[in-house]
Amino acid sequence: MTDLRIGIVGVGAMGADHAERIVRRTSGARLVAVSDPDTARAEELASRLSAAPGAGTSPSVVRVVTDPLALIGARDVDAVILASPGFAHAEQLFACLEHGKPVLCEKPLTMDAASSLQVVEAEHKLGRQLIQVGFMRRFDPEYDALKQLLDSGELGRPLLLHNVHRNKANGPGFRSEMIVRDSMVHEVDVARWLLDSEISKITVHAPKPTSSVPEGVLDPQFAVFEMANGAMADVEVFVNFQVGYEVRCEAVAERGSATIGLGSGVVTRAAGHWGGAMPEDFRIRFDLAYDIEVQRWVEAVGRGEIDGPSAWDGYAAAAVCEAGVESLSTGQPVTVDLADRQAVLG
Ligand SMILES: NC(=O)C1=CN([C@@H]2O[C@H](COP(=O)(O)OP(=O)(O)OC[C@H]3O[C@@H](n4cnc5c(N)ncnc54)[C@H](O)[C@@H]3O)[C@@H](O)[C@H]2O)C=CC1
Ligand SMILES: O=C1[C@@H](O)[C@H](O)[C@@H](O)[C@H](O)[C@H]1O
Repeated sequence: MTDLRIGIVGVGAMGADHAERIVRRTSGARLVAVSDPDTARAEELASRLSAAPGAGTSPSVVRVVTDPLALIGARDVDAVILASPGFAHAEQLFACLEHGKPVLCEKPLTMDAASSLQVVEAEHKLGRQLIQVGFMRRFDPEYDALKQLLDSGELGRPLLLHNVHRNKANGPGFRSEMIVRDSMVHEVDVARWLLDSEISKITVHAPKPTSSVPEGVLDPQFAVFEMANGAMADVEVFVNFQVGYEVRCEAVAERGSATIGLGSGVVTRAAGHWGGAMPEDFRIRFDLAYDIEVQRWVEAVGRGEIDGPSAWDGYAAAAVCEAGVESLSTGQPVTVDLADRQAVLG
């Protein structure tokens, strides 16, 4: 079997992480090209990984392509990973669709619901699913086990979901609405997926902010999602927690509850303390989830399919986040304006 030849657009934190993953830990795939306006960064990564022993059947020889659209259109690129900033996704996704290239697009799909819906419609017109969105939590073994437990019916009907999402720190440029669109968007997807329902209404509250953020930034935030099927979810998102990376989820159902993310891996007792380590960031906490996500995507592309969150999931999340940003400014519940799925996708 020949390797899937992958090009990565944007090689900052996530793109570089995915590049390492493709080269070192993904079977049936080979990294052939990277593109980033920071050409020095792209050159350094390409030369480092071209020399690396790989997991594919042939070694990666990685070239730098200056124009991301040229990378997407290149004949020797079979599939694309988009790890550019969200504002660049729409144009790059349309290019992938135009060239018929399967694409794993990091969240968010695009920055607003209207352009996300245009992406969904353009893909639908093609008649095949080429876009998978990088909501990697669906591939995390703990989240996956929780999903299977809820779907089994053992606990009865899920009623509530309590979520905690904390980052150690984010730069001063990380504004209040980005906490909704970039961070809370993960819980938006988790709630839709675990509770098997669209979110019909969202309220985002903000307590008096932590003193770790610049004036005007609302961190932490606390949101309530009302699901179309009557269930509810809440989420605390706190992106300047200072301590470490922490993601937890508790599902409450009619006959029991289940919690994931307690971080009870290795517990040590030393120097007068007991406990475990807190990951610094998502790349450590969700390392295995990203590995599984990318490996399964590569295999699905080989079958001409996707195997994970679709463009519709990306659009639905964008529509919820848009309502969430509006709610953040008023503190009032906002009804999510979601297109009729049947009317869009038939
Ligand atoms: N699934 C997850 O847990 C995570 C997903 N992300 C997502 O990954 C994407 C990238 O985020 P990070 O790597 O954290 O950002 P970053 O800022 O570390 O890297 C972005 C890279 O894209 C490059 N870039 C800027 N404009 C570009 C353009 N028009 N075309 C191509 N490249 C361009 C920058 O030079 C930079 O190297 C975002 O969509 C973000 O939301 C980020 C962190 C975690
Ligand atoms: O997607 C991610 C980042 O973009 C976001 O900024 C973080 O808050 C999330 O924890 C991480 O998973």
